[in-house]
This record gives sequence, C-alpha cells and structure tokens, in this order.
Amino acid sequence: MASMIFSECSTARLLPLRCHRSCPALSFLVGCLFPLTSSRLFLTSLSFQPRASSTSVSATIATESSAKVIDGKAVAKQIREEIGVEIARMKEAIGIVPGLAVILVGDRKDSATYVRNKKKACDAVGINSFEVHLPEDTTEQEVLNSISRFNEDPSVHGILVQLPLPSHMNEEKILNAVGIEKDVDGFHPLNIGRLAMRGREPLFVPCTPKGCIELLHRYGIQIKGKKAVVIGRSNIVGMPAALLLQREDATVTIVHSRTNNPEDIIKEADIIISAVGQANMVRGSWIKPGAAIIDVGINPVEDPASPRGYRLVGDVCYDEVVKVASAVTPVPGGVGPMTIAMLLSNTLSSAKRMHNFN
Ligand SMILES: NC(=O)C1=CN([C@@H]2O[C@H](COP(=O)(O)OP(=O)(O)OC[C@H]3O[C@@H](n4cnc5c(N)ncnc54)[C@H](OP(=O)(O)O)[C@@H]3O)[C@@H](O)[C@H]2O)C=CC1
Ligand SMILES: Nc1nc(=O)c2c([nH]1)NC[C@@H]1CN(c3ccc(C(=O)N[C@@H](CCC(=O)O)C(=O)O)cc3)C=[N+]21
Repeated sequence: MASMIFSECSTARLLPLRCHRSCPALSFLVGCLFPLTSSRLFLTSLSFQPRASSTSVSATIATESSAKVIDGKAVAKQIREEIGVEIARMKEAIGIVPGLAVILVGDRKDSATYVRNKKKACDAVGINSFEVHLPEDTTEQEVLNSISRFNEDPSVHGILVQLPLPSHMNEEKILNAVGIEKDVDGFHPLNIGRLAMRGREPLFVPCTPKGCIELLHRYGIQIKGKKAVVIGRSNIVGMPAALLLQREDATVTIVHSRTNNPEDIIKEADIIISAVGQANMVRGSWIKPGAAIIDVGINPVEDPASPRGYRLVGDVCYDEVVKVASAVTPVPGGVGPMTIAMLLSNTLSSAKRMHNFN
C-alpha cells in the first residue's frame, strides 16, 4: 500500500549486490518527562550514564523529530570496554586469553569485510583470533576438518562459520559440527532448541537478536507485556529474535513474505524488530505512534555521492519513522556494531565457562 508520507525512501535504488541522527539512553529520562511522540524536542548534546557503567555517551535529539535515536555504536563501544576489562582480569588471574576462530569460505566482499571487522574488534579487546579462509570451490569435508581442529583446540573458545556458505555446501551439516560449547553464534540446533523451550537455557544466544534485546534493555524500553512484531523469520535473526522477545514476556507476532496485510499487524506493535533485507520497506504510516523500532536490515543503495558508490540503509524508512516512533536504531550505527559486541561477549563467556572463572 502506498504511503501518504513522501520521503527519499520512495526513490532510493537498491543495489544489485547479490532513512539517521543521534540520541541514546536518555530514553526513559526524556521519555518520562516528555510524552514520546507529541514533543518537538530542541535538546542537543545531552549526556547520560548508561546502566551500570562509568562511560558517558553524548546524545543529541534532532529538532523536528520526536524519536530518540538508539545509538548502537556508542552502546557497543561501552560493552567492548567492559569486555576488555574482564579479559584483562581473567588473564591476570588465571593466565587464560579467550580465542575466537572464524571460518570464511569464498570471496564475497561483504563477508570478507565482516570477518575483518570481527578480527579488529577481537584485537581491540584482547581476544586471540584464528582465521581459516578457504576457496569458494573447497569441499564440505575441508570445512568440517577445520571445524574439528578448532573443536579440539583448547586455545579456541568460540567458532564462527561465516554465512552464507557457497550453495554446494550443506549449511545444516556444517553448523551441526560446531561443538555446542564453542557455538558463539548460537546457531547450533541444540542451542536454538533450548532457546525455544521454557525452562531450558541455551549455552549461547545468537548475537544479532541478543544485541537487539540488549539495546532495548539499555534504553529502558519495557518489553514485558508489550505487543512485539518481528518482521522476518530467518534462522539467524528473525526466528531467534521472536523467541527472545517471548522469553522477555512480550506477546509476539512474526510477519514474513506470505503475511497478509502486514501493515495492519505492524501498526499494532509497541516494539518492532525488522530483519528483512528490503531497503526502506517499513514506512512511517505503518508505525503506531510511540513504538520502539529496531532495524536490523543492512541494505546497500546506490549513492553516487558516497566514495563507495553506495550507502547502507535499513529495512525501515528512517526519515519517516523517526517522526512517529519513540525510539529507533539507525543504519549504520545501530544493530550492526551490537552484533559484533555480542560475539565478543559470547566468546568471553565461553572462555569463562570452560575455565570455571567468574
Ligand atoms: N545488523 C546485523 O548485525 C545483521 C544484519 N542482517 C541483515 O538483516 C536483513 C535480514 O537478514 P536475514 O534474516 O539473514 O535474511 P533472510 O533473507 O534469511 O530472511 C529474510 C526474511 O524476511 C522475510 N521477508 C522477505 N521479504 C519480505 C516482505 N516483503 N515482507 C515481510 N517479510 C519479508 C523473509 O520471509 P520468508 O521466510 O517468507 O522468505 C525472511 O523470513 C538483511 O538485510 C541482512 O543483511 C543480518 C544479520 C546481522
Ligand atoms: N556466522 C555468521 N554470523 C553472523 O553474525 C553473520 C554472518 N554469519 N553473516 C553475515 C551477517 C551480517 N552480520 C553483520 C555484522 C556486523 C555488521 C556491522 O557492523 N554493520 C555496520 C556497518 C558496516 C559497514 O559500514 O559496512 C553498522 O551497521 O553500523 C553488519 C552485519 C553478521 N552476520
């Protein structure tokens, strides 16, 4: 259905590669003082102290927009600092340094970039990183051999197989081979199964959904009792995000490509997590005033003004939604950095668990 709100979201061109401002967790503070969607705020450069931390993050609220921008980049930085401190403490106490192994198959540019960013993030917090890069035409057995080696290596506490894998490989077989105690992506069926079951605890929760929930928590956005809609049902984002929201006592609806009247369902939601992969699909008119929106989508769109020739946008038409929502994550700088921070966190937890260190 065409939106009545016009913006550049109507014109952005999706690249055939295979809407942002800022203000963090003054959410509940400002939220309490100003009804979220009615105010036209003129605050700039506010500082706040995110939960349980000594790091202050500066925040601005753009004029003419009422939503707070959920600053994933700033929160992720803070989490990385907390992780760095813990890693130093563990090393000092028991001489153990966490290790993360990444297996990359093929030459996808985006995958190579993500792997490089993970390595950088590991280096910055003091996690040892191990990388295996196999050619596109490698055999499944080669990948399984690499996983076995890392499963047996005591200096490796986390194993990540970068997705997507080449089409000739059986993703299920490969992900099943990762030892569940090293499954820092949380993609092993045993970990996902435990996530889905009441009274069971997974050893690891998938990083992107975990990052989404962490952002809601750190911004004081209540989940319990709220209506949540997850758009997308993939194994790596949508489905586990819905399970996590349910564990947090939200009432959850999943919207997917075969859903009838998605806008009507989305319009009921207090919390929206979108993980679709369609640039600017979610329009301002689809949003209940005051909803909180977590945009997982990473979509390249043509942009001749950008040095790369493209820029990244989310699934959500930011410029429209920011006028209706109470809080929204930008792309870039929202969920993406949180994914990496959660990976580091899972790797640290894994090393602590293996060495019985608290
Ligand atoms: N920020 C981050 O850290 C991360 C970002 N991403 C990004 O998130 C996005 C989603 O990734 P991923 O889950 O792997 O993608 P998938 O392609 O695996 O899944 C997409 C999901 O969206 C659904 N969908 C597709 N079109 C529509 C539509 N028009 N309306 C409603 N639902 C639709 C699909 O439905 P159906 O099941 O019916 O096909 C599917 O469930 C991508 O942009 C990806 O780049 C991914 C991982 C991490
Ligand atoms: N086994 C596996 N685990 C994953 O977690 C996994 C994966 N495979 N395959 C691909 C997706 C995608 N993903 C992202 C991670 C970080 C950013 C990120 O940091 N994005 C930056 C922008 C980066 C840029 O500018 O290119 C941001 O949103 O600010 C994005 C996407 C993890 N994934």
